Formats: sequence, structure tokens, C-alpha cells
Amino acid sequence: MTTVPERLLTRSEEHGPPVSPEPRDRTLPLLSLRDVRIGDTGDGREIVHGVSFDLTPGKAVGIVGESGSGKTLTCRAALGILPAPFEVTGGAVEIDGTDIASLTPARWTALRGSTIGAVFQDPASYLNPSLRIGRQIAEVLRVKKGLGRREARGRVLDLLRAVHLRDPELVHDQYPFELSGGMLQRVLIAAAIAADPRILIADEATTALDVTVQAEILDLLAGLREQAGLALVVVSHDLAVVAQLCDEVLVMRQGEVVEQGPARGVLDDPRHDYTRLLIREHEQYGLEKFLTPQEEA
Ligand SMILES: Nc1ncnc2c1ncn2[C@@H]1O[C@H](COP(=O)(O)OP(=O)(O)OP(=O)(O)O)[C@@H](O)[C@H]1O
Repeated sequence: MTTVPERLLTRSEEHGPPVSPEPRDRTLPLLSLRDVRIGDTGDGREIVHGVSFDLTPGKAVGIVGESGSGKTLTCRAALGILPAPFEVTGGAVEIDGTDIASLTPARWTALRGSTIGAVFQDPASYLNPSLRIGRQIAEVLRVKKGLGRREARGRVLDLLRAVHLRDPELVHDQYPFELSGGMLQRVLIAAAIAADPRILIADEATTALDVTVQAEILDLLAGLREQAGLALVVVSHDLAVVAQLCDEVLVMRQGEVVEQGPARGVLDDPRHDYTRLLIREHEQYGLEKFLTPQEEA
């Protein structure tokens, strides 16, 4: 694991207190889902049939399962951004002990980015095509961290370096259309960690990246977890990613959690036929190298 540059770990106290106080206890969940159910209000169907987990600082929960099983809707429910016609129809989501159903729009604005951040697939749709990359990330730093123009520029360059973009000065001044999909994905990751969120939801965030870059980004996230206590929700079809990064895993099929438990336990000794099938299908990704016992240092 690489050491995360000090400047990426520093919360800028000089710019006022954080929006939400530091957790007093690292054993208290930052994010809790309690039997979260999601329905389609158009036809009244329930799409997600109850998801529960607790995420404490520095921990990572992985969600795996086939396409359409409800992984992304679950993440969006946790972020309070379910698209119509979907709605949370049961259960509750708590961020830092607060039920998100009680959050005002202003409180949500304060929480997003600085307490909870997210990276989804399809990075181009999350960036403004007419603004240079550097300006878009700097905007996050100026709004969420109160940084001035010069300070923000320095930190944007640090962030672009941290996500292993070569020639950060050049990327800083480029427009989204000038970058490849993999580069845009890294820009989004940089923007998502810019305001030092305490929770990061990464929904297939490294899927579009080539293997080497993916490994570097996973390393960066592992470093932020370890050193800054970042809590992660990782959605990935790649069980090797989940095995490498996550403490706990949820296996979803057709909106249902069919198996849940410690990642090593579930992936080493799956109880459900569907989990076994997923593991068999993913053997080609080299899952076994993450499951074999670690050698003594
Ligand atoms: N914007 C939308 N409009 C209509 N249906 C949707 C929308 N988003 C999700 N769905 C439907 O809701 C169900 C759950 O979708 P969701 O995106 O959560 O699955 P997923 O497990 O993340 O899949 P994938 O791995 O393909 O991203 C699916 O049946 C999907 O077709």
C-alpha cells in the first residue's frame, strides 16, 4: 500500500470547523442501512427487498451481484439521490447517526462531498463539458473547504497526482472531451476525495480502468482507509476487487441479499449457490490470489 501524501490527509481546520464533527468513537457507524427497501412508485413493485449493514470508520463493505440486482439503487438510496420513479419504501438510512429522511436540502448540500462522496460509472455525465478539469475540482475545494484560488490549484494538482494522472498540469487545463474514459474516471475519483469525505461510495469506480491503474487506485483507497479512516462502500462485479479491499460483503440477486458476512469467509467458503456461481464465473480474474492465506512478513 502506498503512503497517501500528507496534504491529502490534512483537514483544513483553518478554514472553519468541519461541517460535521469528527466521530468521537471509531466503533460508531458512519453509515447504517437498516432493512432498506426500494420500490417503483409507478407500478408499486418492490425492487430492493431489505439491505442492512453498518459501516464504521476505516472499514469497507462490498456489494456484488448480477446486473440489475439493485446495487446501484441501494447506493443511491444511501446518498438520498434515488431517481424517479424509485423511492425508499421501508427501513432507514443513517449517516453519522442521523436518519437521512430528516435531512433538509441545505443539510444534504453540506453533507455531500464533505461527509459522504460517491463515484459512479459513466464519468462524462458527472462533469461539466464546458469547464476545465482543474476548475471543476477547485470548485469543490473552494465551496467545501473554503480554499482560495492559489491554494486550491496546488491541492488539485496533488489530487490529480494521487489518482496517477500523468502530467497533472496539462490535465488541469484540459476539458473533459480531451480525456479518455479512464482518465475521466480518475478525475471523478479525485473530485470525490477532494473534500476529505468520511464515507466514499465507489460504484464500479475502477471498472473502466486498465489493470495497472485500477491497482494504483485501489491502493490509494486502501491508503485513505488506513490513514484517514475513510469508510468505503464498494460495488464491483469483480470479486477480486472486493476480496482485496473489503471487510464485509453483501451478495445481491434480484433485489435480495442472498449472503452477507466477512469478505474472506463468504468468498473462501460461500454458503449460497449463487455466491458459488459468481465465484466460479470470476475465477478467470485471479480471485484465488486474494484468497490464499497471506504469507508471514
Ligand atoms: N433509472 C432507471 N429507470 C428505470 N429502471 C431502472 C433505473 N435504474 C435502475 N432501474 C432498474 O432497477 C433495478 C435495479 O437496478 P440497479 O441499477 O440498482 O442494479 P445494479 O445491480 O446496480 O446493476 P448493474 O450492475 O447493471 O449496474 C433493475 O431492474 C433496473 O433495470
